Amino acid sequence: MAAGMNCSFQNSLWLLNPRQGTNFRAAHLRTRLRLPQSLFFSAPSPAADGALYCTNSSNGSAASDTFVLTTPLYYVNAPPHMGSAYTTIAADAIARFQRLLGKKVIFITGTDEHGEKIATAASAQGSSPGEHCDVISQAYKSLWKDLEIGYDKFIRTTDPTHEAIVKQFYSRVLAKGDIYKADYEGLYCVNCEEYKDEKDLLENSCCPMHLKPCVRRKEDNYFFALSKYQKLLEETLVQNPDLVQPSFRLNEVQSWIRSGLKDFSISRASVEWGIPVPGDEKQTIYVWFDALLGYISALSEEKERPDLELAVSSGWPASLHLIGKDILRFHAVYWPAMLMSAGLSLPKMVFGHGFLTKDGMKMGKSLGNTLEPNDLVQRFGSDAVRYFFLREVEFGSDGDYSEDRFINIVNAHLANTIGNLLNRTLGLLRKNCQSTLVVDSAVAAEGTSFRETVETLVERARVHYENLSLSSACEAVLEIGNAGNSYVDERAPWSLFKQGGPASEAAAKDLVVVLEVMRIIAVTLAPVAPSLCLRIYKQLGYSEDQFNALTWVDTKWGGLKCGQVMAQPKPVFARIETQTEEEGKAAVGSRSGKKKLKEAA
Ligand SMILES: Nc1ncnc2c1ncn2[C@@H]1O[C@H](COP(=O)(O)OP(=O)(O)OP(=O)(O)O)[C@@H](O)[C@H]1O
Ligand SMILES: [Zn+2]
Repeated sequence: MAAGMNCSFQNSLWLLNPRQGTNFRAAHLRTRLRLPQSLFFSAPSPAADGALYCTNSSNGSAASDTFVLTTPLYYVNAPPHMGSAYTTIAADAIARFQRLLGKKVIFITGTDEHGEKIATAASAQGSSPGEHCDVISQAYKSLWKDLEIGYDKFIRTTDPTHEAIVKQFYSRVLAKGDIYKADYEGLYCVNCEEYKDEKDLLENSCCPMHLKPCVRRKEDNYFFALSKYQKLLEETLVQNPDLVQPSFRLNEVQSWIRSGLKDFSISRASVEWGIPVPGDEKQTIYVWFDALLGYISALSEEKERPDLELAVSSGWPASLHLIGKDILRFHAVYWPAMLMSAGLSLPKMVFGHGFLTKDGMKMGKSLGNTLEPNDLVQRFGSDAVRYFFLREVEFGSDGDYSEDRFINIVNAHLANTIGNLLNRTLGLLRKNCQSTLVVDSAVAAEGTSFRETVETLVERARVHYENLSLSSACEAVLEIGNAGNSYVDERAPWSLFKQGGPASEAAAKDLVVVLEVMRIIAVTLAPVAPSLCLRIYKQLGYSEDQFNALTWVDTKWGGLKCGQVMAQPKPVFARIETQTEEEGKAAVGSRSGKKKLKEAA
């Protein structure tokens, strides 16, 4: 891992429970010396007080070559929108990058299907909650397919395996003495499925996120003793700042914790659509307590009996929970405390990204101000959608969508800088060299500093991917394309070919240099725009199997060899034509019509 990175998945923390009078020195020692965990750890008994809490694979079996990442389990109150797609696209890019690094990746996504809001949404549609969940969770799966999301596990919280694991987890926390029954009265936002503090609400007790009034509720509920974990959580975050990223979100979480943690209610007496509380069938488990456990139950193997320990041993702890900042409190406060209570390892990182906004407000299902991803994919193709959102919105910050900007970025970067460069180079190669490389790419770049320029940019892209700076990673790849364009413009091989003799030989070499650049772009951009990169790779004379077998090692200069035959040049990414351009063409008797983009197959 490169020096200067601001977050690392390899850091680990071994935190000895301070209530037992031990300290944190072991944590530092192990982290700094990278000692094997066996020297420091003995598996905690789940119910024993004073257990050892850690953010590494203690009672999980996630080896360092396994990377487990999750998206939120999306709430099926309505079909997916561009916000849900955004997190999932980012997760997919990270998963693809980790696979390129040679990691065994378990990429988990799914749907959160219990709770009051779902029952209400179903009855509004005139269907049963079960039918409603089937339809909506299928809509997620189908959008993920269109967006080329290569998840490994799709968990639905209505799966019987999940239900069994939630009950086992609940029983563990109960056995630990962390669940008790009490009366509760407070203001509840049904859209957040959360009791709110009055001080956090707007006028008329409106939820600031959903702009709807909260309702006063009084219930006899089961509570989780969150307050008991306040000190331990505070210390854990100090010891392991990677647990919550970006760092400004860590500050936010630390300030919530410092302001005092209250026990929270983990059951609902009034909600039927949920998992019954073990030992009290009149209540159901609070939807958040249930949903978070989906990250563990997703690890269960299909044919195995549902068992918390077995699931945990199949990959827990997660390397990365990718979420929007709206659900940070659940992931960075409630979830770690729940895991501590059950004696399970903490995830290594929770990354809370920003919002896609519309007129400054979070785009969301409850507000209904969403952008339709199916429409974008149909009109512009999955590569354009994936690339635009990852390139345009700095990962961690908010970003507003504009169609003009979308078209400008995608045309400039994918169609011009990358697509045109490939197309015109292949055209020249076809005309002058029968589409065959005349020299190894390693030889072609000898005597220039071009190779180093590209290698520096590749390394920059790698570091940015590792740091989850996805926009900067895209930028580094684009810089490689810019370098290729400058190279070809300076060398002007088309005019060298005209001169013949040694000039023509030099021009043939130049084409190899540029095509090697294209090959490297096809590897480095593959996490973000997989189909486009496959098309580039095929144009370079490789097969789909060869593309699928790529690793980050293939970013090394020198892959293209003398004698390799390129395919017929075909545009890999067609420009999106705007209304104005189309009208212009129509005026001169050419094609007319609406905006159009067809990716060349
Ligand atoms: N506008 C958005 N920008 C970025 N990510 C979003 C956005 N909306 C939803 N998400 C992603 O979906 C997660 C929330 O999932 P959920 O199913 O609750 O969707 P939602 O549209 O936010 O719902 P609601 O509007 O009912 O609160 C967020 O944490 C984030 O990962
Ligand atoms: Zn709300």
